[in-house]
Amino acid sequence: MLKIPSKTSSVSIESAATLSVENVSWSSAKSERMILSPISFSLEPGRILGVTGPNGAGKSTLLRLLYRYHMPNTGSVKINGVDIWSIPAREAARTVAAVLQEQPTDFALTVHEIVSLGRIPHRKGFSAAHGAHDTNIVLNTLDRLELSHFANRQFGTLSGGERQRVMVARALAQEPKLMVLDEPTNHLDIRHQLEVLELIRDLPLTIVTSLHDLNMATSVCDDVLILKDGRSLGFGTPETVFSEETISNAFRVTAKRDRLVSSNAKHLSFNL
Ligand SMILES: Nc1ncnc2c1ncn2[C@@H]1O[C@H](COP(=O)(O)OP(=O)(O)OP(=O)(O)O)[C@@H](O)[C@H]1O
Repeated sequence: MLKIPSKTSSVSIESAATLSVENVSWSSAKSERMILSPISFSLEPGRILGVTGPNGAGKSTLLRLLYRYHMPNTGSVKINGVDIWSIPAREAARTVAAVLQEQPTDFALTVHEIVSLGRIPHRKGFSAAHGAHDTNIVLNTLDRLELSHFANRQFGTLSGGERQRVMVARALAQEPKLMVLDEPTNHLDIRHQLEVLELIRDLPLTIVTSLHDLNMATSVCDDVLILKDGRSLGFGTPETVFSEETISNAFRVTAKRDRLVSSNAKHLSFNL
């Protein structure tokens, strides 16, 4: 069983936001098929939502609607009560940051340069220059994520886990109120998975992350959402949503919820 320390009560959630997803649906202009059927849920500031479901269920599509990549066909995504499509793109980029599976292809950029990209939405006009305030935020973010010693390393020379940390740092330097992560533990070994999840757990932000590992989602997330065929099968705490019946139905497996002998923690196992 993965042991992720619980969120410390000292974490400040002043910078976190309320997320309200109201009746949001999406289909591609080129296809008749509804990829995400109308869905509604809300998250209190500082909560972590894990979005789960089988391949093709609509997880990435939902995340794309949250970070304003797709415009919903119906409904709205509101952050602190403000529709993200009612504000300019630059303002939206100061509100929501995304950590995606695709990483920068410019491997020659240094870690410092990549994290500095997070400050772009905060620049005035077309100025390319960083002010002292931006520089401080970048340096503090590098320090906070224990990346200072990598500041001048080229991104392409880092390991997968280190790169993932840099991408989280870039998103943090953006000073968002909501952070969206698409499968942040993909391709990472167990140690780096734990490191990234612990990092997410400690961020003083409202977070939405897609995760394939349901036991990990139970350890890290305050709330979970299960999607199947673009529809919600349940939203709420892992305890209430991750029933054997719901998991078995969502993933077409036989799911069993046991308790681990060592820690007495609940643990899901699966059979075909
Ligand atoms: N722009 C698009 N045009 C047409 N179909 C799309 C588009 N984006 C997604 N889809 C389809 O919508 C469905 C949901 O895709 P999505 O990427 O959201 O699933 P997912 O749950 O993230 O899957 P996975 O776990 O495999 O990453 C898939 O069938 C996909 O092929």
